[in-house]
Amino acid sequence: MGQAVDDEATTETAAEPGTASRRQVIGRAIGAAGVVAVGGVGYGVARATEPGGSPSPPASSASDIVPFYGANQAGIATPAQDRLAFAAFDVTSGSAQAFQVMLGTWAAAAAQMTKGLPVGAVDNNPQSPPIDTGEADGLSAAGLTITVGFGPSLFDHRFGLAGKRPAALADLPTLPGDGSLQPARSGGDLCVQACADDPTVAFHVIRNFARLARGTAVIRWSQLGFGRTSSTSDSQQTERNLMGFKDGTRNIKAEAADDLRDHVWVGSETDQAWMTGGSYLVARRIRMLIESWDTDYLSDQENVFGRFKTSGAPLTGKSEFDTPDLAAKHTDGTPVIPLNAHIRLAGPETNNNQKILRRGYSYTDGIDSATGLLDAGLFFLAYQKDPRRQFVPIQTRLGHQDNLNEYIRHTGSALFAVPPGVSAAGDWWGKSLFA
Ligand SMILES: C=CC1=C(C)c2cc3[nH]c(cc4nc(cc5[nH]c(cc1n2)c(C)c5CCC(=O)O)C(CCC(=O)O)=C4C)c(C)c3C=C
Ligand SMILES: [Fe+2]
Repeated sequence: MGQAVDDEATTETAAEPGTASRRQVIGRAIGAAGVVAVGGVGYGVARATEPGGSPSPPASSASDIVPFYGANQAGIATPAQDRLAFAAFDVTSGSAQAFQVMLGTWAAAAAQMTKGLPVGAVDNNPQSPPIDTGEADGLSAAGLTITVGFGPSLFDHRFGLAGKRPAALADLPTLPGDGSLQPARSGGDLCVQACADDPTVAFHVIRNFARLARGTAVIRWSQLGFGRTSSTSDSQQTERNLMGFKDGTRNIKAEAADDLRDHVWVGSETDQAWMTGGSYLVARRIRMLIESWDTDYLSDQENVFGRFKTSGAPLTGKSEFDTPDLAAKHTDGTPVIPLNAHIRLAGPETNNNQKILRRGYSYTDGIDSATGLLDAGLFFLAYQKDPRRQFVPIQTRLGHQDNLNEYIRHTGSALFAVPPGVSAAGDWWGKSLFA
């Protein structure tokens, strides 16, 4: 990360004579929070040259930077990066204004970090803590995207948002296979998904957001991920999950504009206009019973998914991208792709043509101290237009019938409404919710 630049604020809320506008109140509070307002109205940050040295040179080139501002949030249709740092937050302050200050501060910080810049000075005052924690100083932006969502619990009485809750943000029902869900790894008022090609750059976001949120919100649970298990662009080769299978072959890809329109981005059909251009994120922490999987015969592993392990081809094909033939039968009349195979049950042919955009990562959190077995698996992330028509029916089918169930346990679950993108400096996620 190199020297910080200033972000210019662009909007101003009209105020009664003699009173501070909401914008001014929020701007001042952001200054007090430690992110220095520049020019009276900005959310930008300035960095003094360190006494005995000079700031680290900018490390980012244009190809490392994914634009933060835009109609949709980055980190959804953006080609999946290699690393994930994810956190769910609970808002602890009862003040709607404090909550907006936090979101405004986060947005200003996000604009900096996604350019490979610190959120504030690392080294300008020996008598106070540095504003940026510093671990990403000198690193490039590494393709960083920061994606923020709102959980169902945010739309209660606290901030007057009950009437703004979209119908699609209904709490997920109890689904088959939910018996191992842990409340401490589930839910949350907010989520932050930070993806980058450098683990330090991704973690830096969660750490600094938690710091900037102090007094307003706290982390409820978090998850680190590695080895993206879903390619989300035709330009990417398909990676493998921890079961050794290529994962993401038939995913929605960034180049498929029709699929994004039909299955991912919320359109004019929404009951809440503030969600137009947004999406819904389902997060599931799915532990794999790896030791048990590793004793399973190859042919059985392939029948679990309905694909060959090495090539990733469907059992009815030769190459990875061959279309599965669900009608194909062996000479004895049994289906080549078993009736309970994962791809048969999860695919659009079985689910009323519904698709989801998967953006999951492998995780490992050491061992389960009760058993000594690895606690590792898939942190499943999926974006969609309406979970009631996409994730819920698909997971209901999988939870009842999937051959994979013998080898997995869902241990965490959360749902978030991911609003459209932040338009420019001075905007933040869901700002119109409070208009
Ligand atoms: C509710 C949705 C899904 C959950 C939960 C889920 C868990 C899960 N999946 C794998 C591995 C693979 N999944 C594959 C395909 C696939 N999975 C889902 C949905 C869920 N998966 C869909 C919609 C699809 C696409 C189906 C199709 O159209 O054919 C594959 C095959 C390769 C691919 O197309 O991506 C693998 C492998 C694991 C390990 C897992 C839980 C741990
Ligand atoms: Fe799957």
